[in-house]
Amino acid sequence: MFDTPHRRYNPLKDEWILVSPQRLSRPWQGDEGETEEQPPSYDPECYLCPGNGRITGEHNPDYDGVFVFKNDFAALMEDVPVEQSDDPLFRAETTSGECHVICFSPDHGKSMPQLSREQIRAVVDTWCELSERLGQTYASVQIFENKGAMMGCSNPHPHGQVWAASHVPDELRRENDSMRGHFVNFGTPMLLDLAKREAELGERVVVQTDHWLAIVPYWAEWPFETLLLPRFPVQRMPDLNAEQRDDLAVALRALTARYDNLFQCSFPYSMGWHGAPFGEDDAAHWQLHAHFYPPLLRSATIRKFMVGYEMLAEAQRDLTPEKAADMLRSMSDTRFSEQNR
Ligand SMILES: O=C1CCN([C@@H]2O[C@H](COP(=O)(O)O)[C@@H](O)[C@H]2O)C(=O)N1
Repeated sequence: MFDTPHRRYNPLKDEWILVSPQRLSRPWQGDEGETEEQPPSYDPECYLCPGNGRITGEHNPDYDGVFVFKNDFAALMEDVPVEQSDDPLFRAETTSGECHVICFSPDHGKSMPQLSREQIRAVVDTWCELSERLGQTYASVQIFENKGAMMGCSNPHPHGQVWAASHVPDELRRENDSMRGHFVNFGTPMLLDLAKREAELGERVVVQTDHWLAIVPYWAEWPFETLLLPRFPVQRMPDLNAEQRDDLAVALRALTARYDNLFQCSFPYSMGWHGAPFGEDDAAHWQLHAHFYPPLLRSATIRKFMVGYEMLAEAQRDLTPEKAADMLRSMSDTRFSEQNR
């Protein structure tokens, strides 16, 4: 079949999956075992550190802020022939896109809660700039971060990624449809209503700032899953103004610090932003938001697995979202390693 990035359709679950057959050769620097608590601020073997060579032989500049480079093993490619198969059982279509890696700072050992608010603001600005630029060409711009070896992170140097694609991926499509349905029924954006109600209730709030609210959602699946919501109407990342971006840096630092303080470890997660697809004008039903999906359950080493009943029936949890929010809320919003400094 296709040997370039393409999508395959699963008629049983009404879901698509992206297949990137050419990605099998990417290097693996993820640490399988326990990572030491504080990695060094520079690692001569790291493919992401300033001045170091990457696997392709290309050298990183001696950067001192956020550094973005095009993924050498991209899961999506720009010039892909338009092809599709309409076989009712073996549907497929090609898709094009771009993948970039975002190194948060030159420091190999400092994750988000250890960065200054100014450094986190620089990451937020990079997210906004990349969204704006890639959104002029692609329908979806997925900003995300895989943190920790437990989340398959192949390199411990704190970094995120952005994968822009000509299609609207399944998760975005589902949320788009749900939010549009809510807007048709109630005339308001679902997640703006949610932010108002949750701020009034308080029981699932983890972090609250002037413009942002982090909650453990009522319907959370992962034990300490959180949803980061704007408390104002906004559809896409580039729409954020300077004050909202500064406040977002405050909220991100507080949320990730509480996560690390929970089990006194660098708390693994996959996080990412969802914004209105680009090229669509009617986005009034949309609210930009971020999902944090952390796997840990009871300690720095005990994780939840979505297996068995979760795979065959539906997600199941023992710890209630309200209890999880209460545990996170009772943590300091300054990381344990930054206290008493
Ligand atoms: O020299 C390199 C090393 C890693 N990478 C890329 O960096 C990315 C690291 O992100 P993850 O740790 O989330 O896998 C990964 O997608 C990998 O393809 C390069 O592009 N060049």
